[in-house]
Amino acid sequence: MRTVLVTGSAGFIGFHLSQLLLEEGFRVVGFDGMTDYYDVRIKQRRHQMLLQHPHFSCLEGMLEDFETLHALALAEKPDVIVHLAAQAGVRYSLENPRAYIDANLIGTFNVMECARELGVDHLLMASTSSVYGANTEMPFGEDQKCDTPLTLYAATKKANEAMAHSYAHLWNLPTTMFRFFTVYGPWGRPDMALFKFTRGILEGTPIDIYNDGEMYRDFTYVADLVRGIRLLIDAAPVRPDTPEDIAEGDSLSPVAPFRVVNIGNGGKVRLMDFITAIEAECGREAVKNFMPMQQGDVPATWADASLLKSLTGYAPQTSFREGVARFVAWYRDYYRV
Ligand SMILES: O=C(O)[C@H]1O[C@H](OP(=O)(O)OP(=O)(O)OC[C@H]2O[C@@H](n3ccc(=O)[nH]c3=O)[C@H](O)[C@@H]2O)[C@H](O)[C@@H](O)[C@@H]1O
Repeated sequence: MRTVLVTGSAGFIGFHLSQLLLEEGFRVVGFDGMTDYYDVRIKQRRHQMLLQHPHFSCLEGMLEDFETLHALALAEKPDVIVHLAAQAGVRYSLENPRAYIDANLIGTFNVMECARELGVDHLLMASTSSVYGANTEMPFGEDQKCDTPLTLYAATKKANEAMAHSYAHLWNLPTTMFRFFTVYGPWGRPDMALFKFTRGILEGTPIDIYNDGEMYRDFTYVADLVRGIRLLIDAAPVRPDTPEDIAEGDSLSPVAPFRVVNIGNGGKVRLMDFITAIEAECGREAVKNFMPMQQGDVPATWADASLLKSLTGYAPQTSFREGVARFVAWYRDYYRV
């Protein structure tokens, strides 16, 4: 039985990924800091659900605490590490930048050190569509220059990509970095738009709509996303012998077993259409508070998801209306409203 260490296992994506891996016969070792960036109870509930599975175990700890993480890694000897724990959130990085340095830079370095020492088969780590920053050419392809991050959050994730490339090169550590595009779905993050909008609409309180709603996102349904991650586990990059070995459209490094892969739905949705879908599911109209563009926010994201397709044969397929319906059903059930 193969063992996967999932950091951020009590987080939104880590929880869904752990569930899928357990269903597919992996042993999963979770690691999570249970930080109070958002309601910790939802994180505890996610871990409780995972703990019902006999092949799941977990440890609470901060990524910055190398000794704890290292001891767990040495004891469990994972074959694969999927590093999802992070300080996430675009706008919060203006309020509390240090949290991003601690978790995303120091924390990711600690994970890389464990992966190097264990010589894992594959290290997979989360990056973000935010690294495309001020780029305007759409859809965003992995080969685009990403030198214009608009927030420290995006900058730490871009730094993670560079750090990981160096380790992949130096230690021949097969590494895949995913760039996620606004992931949403049941058990989602309370700081994100879908959660905030659903709560506001059901409670009848105003929802803040940034840039007067002139926003576009490549909303990606969480079950599709974790399916993509699952398939990428088996697609570990191999250092090419010559640059000619790199297939057209592949982001594989010429000097390391390293690539970045967008995981997005491959389309852009108007924020106002997304809100209309939530209103339809809730059966109520939102009280809308139109606001200006927020500092550090980007007006649009849209993934070129063709590399994911060519590496795995898989393309995300859930429409935003379907995904929103599943989220609202979960929300009503979870909060009994
Ligand atoms: O995919 C990504 O790169 C990023 O996706 C999300 O960031 P964001 O796209 O801002 O996701 P939401 O907070 O769900 O916002 C979606 C859209 O709704 C807007 N929004 C959000 C919140 C709100 O109260 N009002 C509002 O209009 C945002 O400006 C954005 O256009 C996550 O928060 C990041 O952690 C992740 O890295």
